[in-house]
Amino acid sequence: MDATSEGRKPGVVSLDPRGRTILSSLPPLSVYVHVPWCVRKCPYCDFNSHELAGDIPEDTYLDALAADLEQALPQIWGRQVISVFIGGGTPSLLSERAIDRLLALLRAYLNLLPDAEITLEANPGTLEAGRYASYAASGVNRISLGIQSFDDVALKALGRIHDGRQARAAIESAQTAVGRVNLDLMFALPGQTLQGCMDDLDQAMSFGTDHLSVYHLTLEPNTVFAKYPPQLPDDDLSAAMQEDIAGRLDTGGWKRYEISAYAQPGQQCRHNVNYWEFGDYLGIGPGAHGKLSFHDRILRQARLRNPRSWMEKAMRRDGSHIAEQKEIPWRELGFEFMLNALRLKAGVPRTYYMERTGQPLLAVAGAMERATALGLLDPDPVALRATDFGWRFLNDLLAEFLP
Ligand SMILES: C[S@@+](CC[C@H](N)C(=O)[O-])C[C@H]1O[C@@H](n2cnc3c(N)ncnc32)[C@H](O)[C@@H]1O
Ligand SMILES: C[S@@+](CC[C@H](N)C(=O)[O-])C[C@H]1O[C@@H](n2cnc3c(N)ncnc32)[C@H](O)[C@@H]1O
Ligand code: SF4
Repeated sequence: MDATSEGRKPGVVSLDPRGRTILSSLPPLSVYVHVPWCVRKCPYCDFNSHELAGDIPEDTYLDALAADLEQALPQIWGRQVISVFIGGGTPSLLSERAIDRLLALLRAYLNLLPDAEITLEANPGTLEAGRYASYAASGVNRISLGIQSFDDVALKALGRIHDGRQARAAIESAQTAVGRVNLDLMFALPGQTLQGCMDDLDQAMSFGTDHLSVYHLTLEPNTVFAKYPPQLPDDDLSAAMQEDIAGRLDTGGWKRYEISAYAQPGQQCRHNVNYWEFGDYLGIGPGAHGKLSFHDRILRQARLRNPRSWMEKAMRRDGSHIAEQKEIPWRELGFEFMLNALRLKAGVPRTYYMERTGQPLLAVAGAMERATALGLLDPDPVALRATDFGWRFLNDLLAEFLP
């Protein structure tokens, strides 16, 4: 059975002898690979990224990824993989040879769909044009570029290593070499005006890429920006930016399908959509997290965050590179499902709830009734979807589903 048909198969839920429900089919599976190094740590970033001291130990790293993947295989035996996302950190710091070895490894071990989406994240200023063609030859068919802004002053304030000219050059070479390109932008930047924000967006749109991710810059705990906050646009200005961004992108043909994601028709990121549809994903590499379903339970996993410790432990092949693995408690499944699914503008088919949590929708009937009465949840009998109002006040909507 292929993963796509697995995902669509109507879920029959039955009670097991211990009185718990079981999943009759497993959802589509994606694979995430983490590359934890960056040239310089950005002051706003709380992802698992570490400034490089010297060269990347590529061969050791690839050996450790292979060991991590090999140990995870029994958990995904026989399943097809619909997408791979190589994220970071800065994966484009890896040489062409290392990416080629990584993709060969993934193909050798995994049952990859022939048209699997394979995304690689790249930072402008970390590679010359030639590398994109080589990544594409190795099998990468989508590039996600961390542009953030085209404005040199804003880029400096964000501590980025690239300037606007390098951002434009990177987009052009990525587009020449690889079919699908996403640009990551951020708004509500230090000192940014509404005009500056829209100028950035216009430049981003002018390349005609099929996907744009536009994130509201947030002050994350334990970052330099949290400790020394820069002067940021106030809430009213940020809200005006968000509204104008969505409006202008819609006019240009990029439909907003998730809080921060905009795509041309049919160009949604399959990998991220699978996360939001409560699909499964295996995460390998330091700090990578995963969600894996079995017929009688759903697990969350997290790998050790420190790259050296993760490498060392993965090579021991005794499971000690896994920092945490736990079953999602039955009473939290409803909230976890909604936390993901309601981010999607179109929501998800109501049948997914039973198929992917193993619980009848009746288990959250009370919360759904309250949310519908408040005008936050759409009463659509086919889709589970927030109303426009509920989408704007997503936290209020989700609060109804808290265990
Ligand atoms: C983890 S980064 C990896 C991509 C790549 N290293 C880069 O920075 O260009 C993925 C994206 O998350 C977004 N991001 C990171 N920190 C953020 C923050 N504090 N607020 C909003 N977006 C953030 C940025 O747009 C970034 O491109
Ligand atoms: C913020 S998103 C940006 C995606 C991009 N906008 C796109 O459409 O392709 C990607 C980042 O999320 C993080 N990430 C995604 N999946 C992950 C996982 N399973 N484990 C750990 N980090 C993950 C990584 O830091 C990665 O750089
Ligand atoms: S380059 Fe990307 S991953 Fe690295 S520190 Fe900056 S935002 Fe974080």
